[in-house]
Amino acid sequence: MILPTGYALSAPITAILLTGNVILQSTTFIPSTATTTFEFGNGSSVRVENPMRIRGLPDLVEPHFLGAGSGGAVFSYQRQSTQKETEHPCKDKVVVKFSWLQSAESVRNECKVLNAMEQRHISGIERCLTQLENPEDPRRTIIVMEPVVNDAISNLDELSTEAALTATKTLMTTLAQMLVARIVTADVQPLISKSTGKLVLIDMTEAKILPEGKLSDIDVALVREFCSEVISFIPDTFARIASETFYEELYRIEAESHEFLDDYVRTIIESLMTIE
Ligand SMILES: Nc1ncnc2c1ncn2[C@@H]1O[C@H](COP(=O)(O)OP(=O)(O)OP(=O)(O)O)[C@@H](O)[C@H]1O
Repeated sequence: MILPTGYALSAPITAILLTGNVILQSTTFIPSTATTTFEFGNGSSVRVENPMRIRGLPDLVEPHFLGAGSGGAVFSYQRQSTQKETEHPCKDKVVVKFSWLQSAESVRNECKVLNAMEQRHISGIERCLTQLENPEDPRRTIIVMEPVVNDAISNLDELSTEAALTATKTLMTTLAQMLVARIVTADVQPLISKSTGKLVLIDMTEAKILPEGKLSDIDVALVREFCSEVISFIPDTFARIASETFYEELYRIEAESHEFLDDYVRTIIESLMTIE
């Protein structure tokens, strides 16, 4: 077991135990006004400051460990200067992803793609507020995003019918918007609030903005993988509503922006969304 170091002695011990990148056990208490170093099973460490000061943002306080993967370690922080909204406490929170050394480029890519998606007004995704060098090692990066999804699950089958419907519609709307914007990812990870069905697609580390013009065979394969992954999250009972939502959004975008779905992509999506 690897324990974080750098605690005030009186602070309760927080332990994070990782085997490879799989979290086996974690607690998230981090003392106030302290720097806590988390050591991970892949040999990387992350220094978590409380408060964390980033130019252009209010002080970030109350870090909580959310999870870790191949991209890095992810924490939520509270924005200090805003008043806490008790009804929507997540609105005041941000997500801070500390990359590993070997994943720095993909985490920079995540912020770049999220910025491009924000410019295209794509919904159902995170917003990247800033990207900075990690003071521990400037070759590593830190990105700050929002929103934090509370009581999150990744499977629509675990939701109430109403919440699953909301999540389905968001997912298909986002799919249409991303495809027209020629942005795809092979690693689709929805986080869905169990209570509301509010869905956010996280982890754009592997996302790609496809070049204009004819798609290469590799990109066609990537589009196919992206579309099938998204559709695999939809419960069978929602297949029709999913298809209707997708085409409604597609026609809306095409009518308003005069940007059109690539013909290959159209064929792929049609073949995947055929409803008997
Ligand atoms: N916005 C968020 N709200 C709540 N939890 C989040 C959020 N973003 C990430 N997490 C948690 O942190 C974990 C790691 O995040 P993410 O998948 O983005 O990291 P990664 O290292 O790039 O992962 P991967 O190995 O899949 O590439 C997620 O599985 C999730 O549990």
